[in-house]
Amino acid sequence: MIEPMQCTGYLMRLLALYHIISFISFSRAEARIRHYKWEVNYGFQSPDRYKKLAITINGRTPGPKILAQQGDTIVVELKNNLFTENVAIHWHGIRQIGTPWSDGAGGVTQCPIQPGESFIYKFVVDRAGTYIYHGHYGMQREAGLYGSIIVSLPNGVSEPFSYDSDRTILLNDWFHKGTDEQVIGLSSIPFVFVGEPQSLLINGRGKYNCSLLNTPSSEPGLCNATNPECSPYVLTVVPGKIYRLRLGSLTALSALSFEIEDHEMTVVEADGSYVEPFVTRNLYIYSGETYSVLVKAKQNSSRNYWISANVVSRKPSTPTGLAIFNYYPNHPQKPPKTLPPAGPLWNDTKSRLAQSLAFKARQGFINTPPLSSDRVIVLLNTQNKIDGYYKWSLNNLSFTYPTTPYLIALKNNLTDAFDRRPPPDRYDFANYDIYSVAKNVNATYSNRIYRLKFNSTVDIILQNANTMTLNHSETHPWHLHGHEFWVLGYGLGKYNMSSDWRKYNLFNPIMKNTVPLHPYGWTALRFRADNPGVWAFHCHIESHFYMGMTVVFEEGIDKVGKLPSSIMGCGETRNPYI
Ligand SMILES: O=C1O[C@H]([C@@H](O)CO)C(O)=C1O
Repeated sequence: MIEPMQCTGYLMRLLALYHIISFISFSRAEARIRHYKWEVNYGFQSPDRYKKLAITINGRTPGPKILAQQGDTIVVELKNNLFTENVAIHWHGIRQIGTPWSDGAGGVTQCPIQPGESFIYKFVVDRAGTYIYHGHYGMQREAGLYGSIIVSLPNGVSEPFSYDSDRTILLNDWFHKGTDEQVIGLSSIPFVFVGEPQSLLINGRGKYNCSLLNTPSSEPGLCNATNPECSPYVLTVVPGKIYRLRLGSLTALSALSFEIEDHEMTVVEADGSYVEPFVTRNLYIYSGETYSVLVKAKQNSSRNYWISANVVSRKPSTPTGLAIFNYYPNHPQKPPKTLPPAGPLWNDTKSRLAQSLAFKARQGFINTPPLSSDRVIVLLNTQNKIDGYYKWSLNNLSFTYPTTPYLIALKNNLTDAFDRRPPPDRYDFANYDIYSVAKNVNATYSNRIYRLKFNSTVDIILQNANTMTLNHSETHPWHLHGHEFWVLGYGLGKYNMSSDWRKYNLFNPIMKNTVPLHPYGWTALRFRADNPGVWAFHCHIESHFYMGMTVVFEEGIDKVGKLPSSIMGCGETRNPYI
């Protein structure tokens, strides 16, 4: 005999079960496969009026935007049409859970794609947010191989803030020298640095002053000041509406300050996670970072405003990057009569540090970090010479690639593929002066990697130091593949192992995949080594990455599924029996 109360209980449970089942099947039905066919080509482009050989996807730079919904599977069928160069594309911010071979880190997770060949990247976008993709072989990002990935929430789930419309804004710095020339300069004696960029691009558009070309060009149209392709990017807004601007920086070198003249921005998202909203006039954005900011258009405006990007942290010699914040119904191309925002002082490290420290996870969305870690790896970032060549090193090791990608070498236990000795977890704290020009005479090339205990909690302390130039330390944006990490703290000076952990924010730290290391400063991160695979962790400045500023982590290699044969074909993987 069923009592009425009991009956209601059964009914309630049945109803709950029904909801769960329908939710699961509903979500399943929602997940879609998004199929893209991309051709990577070299093409002459004039994004800032100056004609340069750029790398394009389907004829464009930036490449196509990937628009997806959380849980979707992205399939990118990529054909490498570069006649003489390999390619690999990294999906920056996508963790590749269960698909470490799709991470696109050439030499780490796959053999790069050879000219004329095709490769299929297939992965799930498991978290809503703003992400980017870019070339991850040589220095191809610098040549224009990049784009955005926008992942929306599942149906029925809403953001914890409201807006009327969203727009994506990709920021980049642009160099007129070709990639090959840059790469060769960096690998030469005497060393030739890439120098400062000629212009800054906003959504692939910039404005180089053609009269600066000091030799009259023999090539007609090399720099065409009236090229209509080079009109600035225009963001048209309707008075009173709220816009979510999804920002991403793909710069090869520059840290930027982003501003909209005479408007405040409310920062709400960083690298795919919600942050406690804060209002600012300028947002510092480092290469590899993404943000969402909300901007409320004024109630009415009879004029347009500037959108601007300025170089910070290096002495700028690049003009402000400009776009137009166009108030409907003003003419979209009408430039404001006002001077563009000059941006903060380029060397105001304190204000950059203060903004880094201002970020907190959004209430209601706090993912609390483990209160302690199982391992602390301290990485001292130094510039030094090895055999006369300029390099960047971590604890005196400057990264070089093995010919066989780590993922394949480890999965197949190819013991000779790279140096199996573990790299050091520490540098010589007692004897290293981070403020002096140290010679680091023991610095060597290395392809050694950090092997992490699966599911352990790992702390990384990034320690900055003086470069080889007196009184000079640079900003390095560090990017971790395959994870997001908690940003526990930042500080200036030498990290003190016995006391600085007390400064950590263990209550509401933000989670990110890219974070700045400020000049002469330290940055502390924590992550869980819970994603089976092999993951690069590196400075996102393309020339620094090229010059060895990388480490590699392995975790749970025994849990990685069967590797697709398409990632093989180089080094020891030419063996068809693997
Ligand atoms: O790696 C770099 O080299 C130069 C300079 O330090 C030496 O020319 C520079 O500014 C870098 O960021």
